[in-house]
Amino acid sequence: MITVKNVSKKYRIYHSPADRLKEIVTRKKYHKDLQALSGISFSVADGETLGIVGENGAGKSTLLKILQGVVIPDEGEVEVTGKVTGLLELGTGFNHELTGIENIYMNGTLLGMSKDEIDSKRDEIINFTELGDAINDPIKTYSSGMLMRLGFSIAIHADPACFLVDEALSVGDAYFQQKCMRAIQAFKEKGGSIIFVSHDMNAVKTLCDAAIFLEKGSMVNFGNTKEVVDLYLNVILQKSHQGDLPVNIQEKKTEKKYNMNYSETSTGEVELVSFKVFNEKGNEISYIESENVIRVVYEIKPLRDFDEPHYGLMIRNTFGVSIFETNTYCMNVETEKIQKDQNVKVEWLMNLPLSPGAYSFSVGVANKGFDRGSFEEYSLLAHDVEVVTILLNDESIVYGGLLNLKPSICILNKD
Ligand SMILES: Nc1ncnc2c1ncn2[C@@H]1O[C@H](COP(=O)(O)OP(=O)(O)OP(=O)(O)O)[C@@H](O)[C@H]1O
Repeated sequence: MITVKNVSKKYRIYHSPADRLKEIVTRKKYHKDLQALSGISFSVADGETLGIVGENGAGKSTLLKILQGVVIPDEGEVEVTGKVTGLLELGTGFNHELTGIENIYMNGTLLGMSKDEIDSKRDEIINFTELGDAINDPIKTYSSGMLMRLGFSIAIHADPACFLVDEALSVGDAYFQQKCMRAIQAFKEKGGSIIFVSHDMNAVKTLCDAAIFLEKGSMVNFGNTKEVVDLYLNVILQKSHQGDLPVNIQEKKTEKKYNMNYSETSTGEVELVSFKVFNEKGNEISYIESENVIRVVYEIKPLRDFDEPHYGLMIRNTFGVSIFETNTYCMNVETEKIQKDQNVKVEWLMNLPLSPGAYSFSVGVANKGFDRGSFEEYSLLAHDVEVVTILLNDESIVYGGLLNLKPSICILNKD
C-alpha cells in the first residue's frame, strides 16, 4: 500500500554553478524557483496498478523519484508498506567501472537486499538478464538496452512491495520488453502494486486500474483510467488545434439521441445531430454477430463554412483502447466544401471481424489535413457516442485475441 499526502517539490534553477556560490556568499537570491509538484495526494492498494500520464515536464519522473526516496519532497508525506524499486533513469545506482555481477551486489545493496539474499538470487538475476558472458564485463561497455536488462532484473528480484515502471523500459528490445511485462504481470498477481508512467495511452488503458493526469506539477484528474486518458488526449488535441476558436472539452448528457453520456472536445462550430448503426438489412442495431457488415451513419451540422472538411470514425473496446480509427483524409477520400447550416450525412460501410464484447464509436470532424493525419483545426471529437455489442458468430473459427484475422494455412508433411 502506498499513500501520498499533499506532496510538493520545488527545484531551484541556477543559470550557472557560479550563481549557486554567489548566493551562498552574498545571501542574495540568484535562482528562480520551479514548482515541479504541488499538493499531490493519492493511494495505491496492494495488487493495483496506477498509471501516471502527462506531457514532458509535467512532474512524472519527480513523483517517481520521491516515491523511490531519491528526491525528498519539500512538503507532504509518502507512506509505503514495504520496499519500492523500479527502473528509473538508466544507470542510476550503478558503478560503470564495475562488472555486471559486481553491480548486482552494489545495486542490490542499495535496494535494501542483504548479501545472503543477493547470493541466493544471483543466478536468477543473471539468468533473467540473458546477458551471457557480458555479465563479467565492466558495464561501461554495455548498450542502453543491456543496462536496462540488468537494472530491471535486479529491481524486480529485490522483493519490492511497489514497482515503478517508466519510459526506461522502452529502451529494451521488443523481446525483452515482453519478458519484462510478463514479470510485471506476475508481480501484480502476487499482490504487488505498480506505478506505471508512459506516453503510450493504449498501454496505460490496458494495464492500469486507475490513473493520474499531471499538468505543470498539479493533479488535473485522478480516477477511472479511461476517463483520465480521454481527458489527457483531449487536452493534447486542444493544443494541436491551430484554428482561431479554442477547443473546449465538455461532458455531454443528452436525451437519447445517441449514447447518454459522452465527452466532447469541440470548437462549437459543428454539432453532431444523429448517430446510428444499421445491419445489412437496414435495421438499426445495438448488437450484431461478429464478422457481419454494419453501416454507420452520422449527421453533422456545420455552424460555419469549412474549406477542407474531413470526417473520422473510431472504434474502441471497453478498456478504451482504439481498435480501429481512420478518417476521410487518411483514406484519401476527396470531400466537398461545406457551408454553414448545410448538414452532412456521413455513411461508413464495414465488416466487424472483432471478438465478442462491447465496442464504442467516436466521431471526429476536422478541417485542413496535413502530414500523415494531422489537422489544422480539430472542430469536433465526440467520444463514445454509441455502443454496439458484438456477439459470437457460431460459424466463425475458435480464436483468441482482439479480432479474427481469418488466416489461411498450409501444412506440408515431409516424409
Ligand atoms: N534536478 C532538477 N533540477 C531542476 N529542475 C528539475 C530537476 N528535475 C526536474 N526538473 C524540472 O521539473 C519539472 C518536472 O520534471 P519531470 O522530469 O518530473 O517531468 P516529467 O513529467 O517526468 O517529464 P518527461 O515526460 O519529459 O520525462 C520540469 O520542468 C523539469 O525541468
